[in-house]
Amino acid sequence: MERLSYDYLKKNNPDQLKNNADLPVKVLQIGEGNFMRGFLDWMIEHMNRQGLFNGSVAALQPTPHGRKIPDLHAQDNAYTVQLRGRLDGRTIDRADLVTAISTSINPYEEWEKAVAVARAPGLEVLTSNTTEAGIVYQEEDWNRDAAPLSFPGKTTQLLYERYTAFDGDPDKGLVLLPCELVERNGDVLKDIVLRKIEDWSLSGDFRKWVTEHNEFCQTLVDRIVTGYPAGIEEYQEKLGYEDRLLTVAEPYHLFVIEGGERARRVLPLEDAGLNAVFGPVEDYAELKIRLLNAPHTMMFAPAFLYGVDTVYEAMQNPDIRAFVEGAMDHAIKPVLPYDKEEKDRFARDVLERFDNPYQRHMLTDLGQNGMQKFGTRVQPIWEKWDSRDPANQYFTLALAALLVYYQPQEKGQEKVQGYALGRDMLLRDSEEKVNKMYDLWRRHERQELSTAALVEECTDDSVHAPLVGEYIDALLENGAVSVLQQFHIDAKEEIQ
Ligand SMILES: NC(=O)c1ccc[n+]([C@@H]2O[C@H](COP(=O)([O-])OP(=O)(O)OC[C@H]3O[C@@H](n4cnc5c(N)ncnc54)[C@H](O)[C@@H]3O)[C@@H](O)[C@H]2O)c1
Ligand SMILES: O=P(O)(O)OC[C@@H](O)[C@@H](O)[C@H](O)[C@H](O)CO
Repeated sequence: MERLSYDYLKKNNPDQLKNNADLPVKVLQIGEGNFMRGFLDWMIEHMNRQGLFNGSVAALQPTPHGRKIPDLHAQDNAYTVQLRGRLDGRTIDRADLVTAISTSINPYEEWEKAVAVARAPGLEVLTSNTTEAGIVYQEEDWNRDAAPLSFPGKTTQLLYERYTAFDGDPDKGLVLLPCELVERNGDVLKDIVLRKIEDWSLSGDFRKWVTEHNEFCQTLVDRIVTGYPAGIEEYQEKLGYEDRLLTVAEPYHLFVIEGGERARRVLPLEDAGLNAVFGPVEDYAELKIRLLNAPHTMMFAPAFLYGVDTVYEAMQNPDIRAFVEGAMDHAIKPVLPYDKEEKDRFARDVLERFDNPYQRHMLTDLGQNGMQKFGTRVQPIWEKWDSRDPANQYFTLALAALLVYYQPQEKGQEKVQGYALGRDMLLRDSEEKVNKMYDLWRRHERQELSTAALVEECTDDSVHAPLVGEYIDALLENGAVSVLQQFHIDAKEEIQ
C-alpha cells in the first residue's frame, strides 16, 4: 500500500491540495503530539479549506526524544484525523485529511530553521502542547546557536530572534496560545519567559516588547484524542493509503481562548463553524478538569488492575462504572462551584463521551505521568473535604490503586516496564518518579518499609497514609476485582 504524501495526493486526490499547499507559515507550534495534530492543526485545516485563515503551521519537536518528525517528513506533513463517535445525536465516522502543517523541525538538529520561522514576517501565533511536564522553569545556559532544552526556553529565544529581526516593531508581536492543561497556562508561560529574560540578561527593551506587544492568552482545550489506533489495517483499507500519523479523535471539541480582539481576529474559529469561545477560561476550566480529567485519573489504575484496557470497557463494567459515577456524584460535584444543573449536564455529557464505543482510549495512556496528574487534577478536590466524610473513600481507593499500579520493574526514563497484580504495562513518567517508586517498592518487598510508610514517602501531609495503606494491602492481597466489588456494595449502603 502506498504511503500518504503530496505525490500520492497529486496522483489520487489533487483537489485536497488545491487550497492548502504552499500557504505561508502563520503558526509556530511547539509540540507535534497526537493532541495538537487532532485539535488545533485540524481546526486550522478547517479554516484554510473555507479560505478563512490562509496560513500553515511549522511544528517543532519539543524534546530531544521525539519520534514524530521523520514520519512527518516522510508524509510531507500530511495525515488523517479519523473522527469517531456521537455528536448532537448523530454517529460520525469520518476521515479528515490534514495538510495544515507545512514544515516540521527537529530543533536539536536544525535550530536555524526554527529561527527562520520565528523571523518570518507573516507569523502571528506561537502555540504549544508539551504536557504539564513541559511548561516548567528549567535553568539552562544562553546559546544563541542552539535550541534550549526547555519549551519556555525555546519560546524566549525564538521571541528574542523575532524582536531582533524586526527591531522591536510593536506590530510584530505574537498571540501566544499554550494549550497545556495547567491553570492559567498563559500566565504561567509568561512568568517563565520573564524569568528566562532575567537569567539570560536580555535587554529591558526586549522585556518591554514581550510584555506590551505579545499577548499571552489563557486557554482551555477539550477533545478526547486517542491517537494511532490498534487495528490500523481496517482504517487504511478504507482510506487506500498507509498513514503512520493517523490520529483518532472524538467529534466533540471545545477551544476556549481568554484573549483580546487580536486573538479572535487572527483565528476566525467561530466563523469556520468550530466550537470556540473567546472568553474567561474559568467558566469552563474547573468543570472540565474536575469532571472529565479527574475521573480519568481516578479510574485508570483501579480499572486497569481490575483487568480491563480501555475507558469504554471500564464503563461497561458495573463495579468500575459505579466507582466512576459515584466519584463524580458524591466526591466531585458537591464541592464544585457551579449550578447543580450545569454540573449535572456536564457530567452527563462526559459519561456519554466515556461511553463512546468507537474509541479505544487506553487506560495506560491516561496513566502517563499519573502521579503528577493526581496532584494537579484530583488532590485539589480531595482537599475540599473534611477528613471524616465518606466521600474520602473514593479518593483513598483511587490513590491506593495508583500507587499499586506504579511498580516499575526497572529504573529509567520515558518508558519503563511495570508490573502489578499480574498485569504488565509500560510506565511513562519522569526518571525521578520512576526511580523513586522503584526504590520504594523494593524496600516494601524486603519489608524494610510498611505500606503506610510507602504512602507517606510519596504523598504530602494532607493524605491519611494508613487508610490508603489499608486499600493497598487489600488490593495486593485480594485483587482489584474483589476490592471494587466490595466498594460497590459498601458504597450503596454507606455513601449513597
Ligand atoms: N489526548 C487528548 O485527548 C488530550 C486532550 C486534551 C488535552 N490534552 C493535552 O495534550 C497533552 C499531550 O497529549 P498527547 O495525546 O498529544 O500526547 P503525545 O504523547 O502524543 O504528545 C506529547 C507531546 O508532549 C511533548 N512532551 C512530553 N514531555 C515533555 C517535556 N518534559 N517537555 C516538553 N515537551 C514534552 C512530547 O514531545 C509531545 O510533543 C496532554 O498532556 C494533555 O495535557 C490531550
Ligand atoms: O492527555 P492527558 O494525558 O493529559 O490526560 C488524559 C485525559 O484526561 C485527557 O487527554 C482528556 O481526554 C482530555 O483532556 C479531554 O479534553
